[in-house]
Amino acid sequence: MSAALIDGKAFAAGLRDRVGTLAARFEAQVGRKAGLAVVLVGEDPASQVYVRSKGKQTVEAGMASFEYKLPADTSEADLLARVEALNADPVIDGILVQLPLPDHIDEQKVIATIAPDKDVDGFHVVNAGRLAVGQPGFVPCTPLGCLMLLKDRLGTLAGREAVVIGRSNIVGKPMAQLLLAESCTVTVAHSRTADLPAVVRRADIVVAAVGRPEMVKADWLKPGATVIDVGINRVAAAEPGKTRLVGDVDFTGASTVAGAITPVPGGVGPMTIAVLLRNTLVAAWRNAGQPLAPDAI
Ligand SMILES: NC(=O)C1=CN([C@@H]2O[C@H](COP(=O)(O)OP(=O)(O)OC[C@H]3O[C@@H](n4cnc5c(N)ncnc54)[C@H](OP(=O)(O)O)[C@@H]3O)[C@@H](O)[C@H]2O)C=CC1
Ligand SMILES: Nc1nc(=O)c2c([nH]1)NC[C@@H]1CN(c3ccc(C(=O)N[C@@H](CCC(=O)O)C(=O)O)cc3)C=[N+]21
Repeated sequence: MSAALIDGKAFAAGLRDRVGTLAARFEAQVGRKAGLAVVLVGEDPASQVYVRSKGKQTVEAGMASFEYKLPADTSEADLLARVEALNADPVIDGILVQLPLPDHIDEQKVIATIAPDKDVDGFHVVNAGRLAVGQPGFVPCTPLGCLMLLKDRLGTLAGREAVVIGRSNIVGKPMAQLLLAESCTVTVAHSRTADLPAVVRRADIVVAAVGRPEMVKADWLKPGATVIDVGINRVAAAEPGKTRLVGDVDFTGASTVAGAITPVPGGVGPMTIAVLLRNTLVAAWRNAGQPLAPDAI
C-alpha cells in the first residue's frame, strides 16, 4: 500500500489566498493594512531564513510587515521595552518574537509581556488557558495548521484514536488540546513513555513533534493511519558537505503502511507561516472592532 501525500504546501498556498482576500477587504474598510511585527534577536541562520520568509509572505498577502533585528547581546530589559512599544502601537496587530532567544533572556518573561490580543503565536498563558477551556483566542500556528490538514483529509475527527508524540508548550500540548476539542481520544507520548511503538500502533492519527530524525518507523503504525510529521531536522546529505531536511517519521517506510502522510519539507512547515498570517488577520479585524466570525477563515 502507498500512502496518499498530504500536500501542506498547496493547502498553505490556498489559505494564504483566502487571507489575501480578507486582508484587501480590511485595508479598504479600515484604511490601513493589517500589521505583523516580527522580532529577531541574534543571527541564528535558521531563524533568519524563517523571519525573511514570514516577512515576504506577509507582504504578498497584502499585509504590512515590520521587522526588528536586534543584536545578540540585546538586554532582556531592552527587548521587553521593544515588546511594550509594539503592544501600544495601533498599526501593529500581531507580534511574534522568534524563538529560541539567547540564553541571557527569559523566554517566558518575554512571552508574558506580549499583549494577549496581539499574541498571534498563541504562546501567552492567557491564550493557552483560553484553548484549554474552549474560549476563543489565538492557537499556536503549527498545531492549528496540523488540525486544518487533518480535518481537510478526514472530515470529522470525533471518536478517532490520536497519539501526539511530544509535549512542548508550542506544539505537543496545544495539538493535544485541539484534538481533544474535536472529540478524539488523545494520548500524549513523550521521552518517558514506556513502549512508544505499542502506543503509536493504537493511533488512527499520529502527530510526531519530537525533533528526532526519522524516529517513527513503519512497523509502529496501524495500517491506514494518518501521519502528521512536524519534525524539522537538518541531517547530512549523501553529497559530502551538503545537508537536507527530514522529519521525525521515516517517510519512505511509513508511506508503505500509512493511509496518508505529510512530507518534510512541504508539509507542516508551510502551514505554520500561513496560519501566522491567518492569525494576524483575525487579530486585525478584532483590533478594528469588527471581529470575524469564528469559522470565517
Ligand atoms: N514545522 C514547523 O513549523 C515546526 C516544527 N518544529 C519541529 O518540531 C519538532 C518538535 O519541536 P518542539 O515541540 O519545539 O520540541 P521540544 O524539544 O520542545 O519537545 C520535544 C518533545 O519530544 C519528546 N521526546 C524527545 N525524545 C523523545 C523520544 N525518544 N521519544 C518520545 N518523545 C521524545 C520530548 O519529551 P520530554 O518532554 O519528556 O522531554 C518533548 O516533549 C522539532 O523537530 C522542531 O524543529 C517546531 C515548531 C514548528
Ligand atoms: N515565535 C516563534 N514562532 C514560530 O512559529 C517559530 C519560532 N518562533 N521558532 C522556530 C519555529 C520553527 N518554525 C517553522 C516555520 C516554518 C517552517 C517551514 O516553512 N519549513 C519548510 C522548509 C524550510 C527550509 O527549507 O528550511 C518546510 O517544511 O517545507 C519550518 C519551521 C516556526 N517556529
